[in-house]
Amino acid sequence: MNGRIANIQKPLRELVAEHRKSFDPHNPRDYVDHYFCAQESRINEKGDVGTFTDDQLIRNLSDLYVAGFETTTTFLRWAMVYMIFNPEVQTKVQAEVDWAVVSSRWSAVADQSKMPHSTAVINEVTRITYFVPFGVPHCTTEDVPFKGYTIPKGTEVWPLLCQHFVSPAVWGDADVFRPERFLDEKGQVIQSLADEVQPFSVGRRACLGEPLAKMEVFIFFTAIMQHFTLSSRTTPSREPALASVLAPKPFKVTVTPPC
Ligand code: HEM
Repeated sequence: MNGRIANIQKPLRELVAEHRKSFDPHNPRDYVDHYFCAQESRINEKGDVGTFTDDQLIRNLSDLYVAGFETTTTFLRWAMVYMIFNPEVQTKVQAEVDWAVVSSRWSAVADQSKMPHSTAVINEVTRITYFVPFGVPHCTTEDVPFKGYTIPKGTEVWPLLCQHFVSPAVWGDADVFRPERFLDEKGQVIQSLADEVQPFSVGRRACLGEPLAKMEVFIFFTAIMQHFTLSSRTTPSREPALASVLAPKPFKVTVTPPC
């Protein structure tokens, strides 16, 4: 584990060193530069960096990288698996992308309002795979009354996000991959139902990267559909491999230009 963390941190340390060389406090370019600015303010006010150390910066960057990379790439791998299993859904997404996006450019977030079917597919892949099943554990800071019980102060609490995603009471045929469940009779997304899919959790500590993640999965998924048709000579497994997230087991995919 320590070796893997060191592997992630090595390029981040190089990136921070590069930033340090070209840092201009009047023109911060990104998160790293803003962190340097915070370090400088703290030194000016209190004479030291306090908790704004370079090591802390590397840890913050690793957190963003791990939390942001593993999750979004896992979504994309599941989306590929479900497109392989559901070629008719894939064809519909491709038709919608072709219609909504001028072929010479990549799809953009602004296109999403014209692409309800693709949005429904993204919602359904997220729902049925519930690849972040438990969220992140939290700890009660005081006794919490809950439905007639008391959760004592200091209890570790794991939110079971996936429970809602597969509840027949909410979805009916919850085990079935059916993106149309998110569309009304005019083919528009039923927002109240889409809002039931909250893979980012809720509350003050909900996922920091939610807006970015939503943009990423939409842009990458629709760009893949715009440029490729996915199939496989073998049958991918729908059973997840248990890791930090529920990821698909390795599978083979044949990638061809769309007809
Ligand atoms: C589809 C993609 C993603 C999913 C499903 C997801 C899901 C989650 C969940 C369930 C949590 C726990 C929330 C809680 O504790 O209540 C979380 C936390 C977090 N996520 Fe994401 N995430 C995704 C993408 C990202 C991205 C792209 C970033 C940043 C680049 C990111 C950064 C974080 C951070 C920093 C936290 C901790 C927030 C805190 O404790 O205050 N995530 N995410």
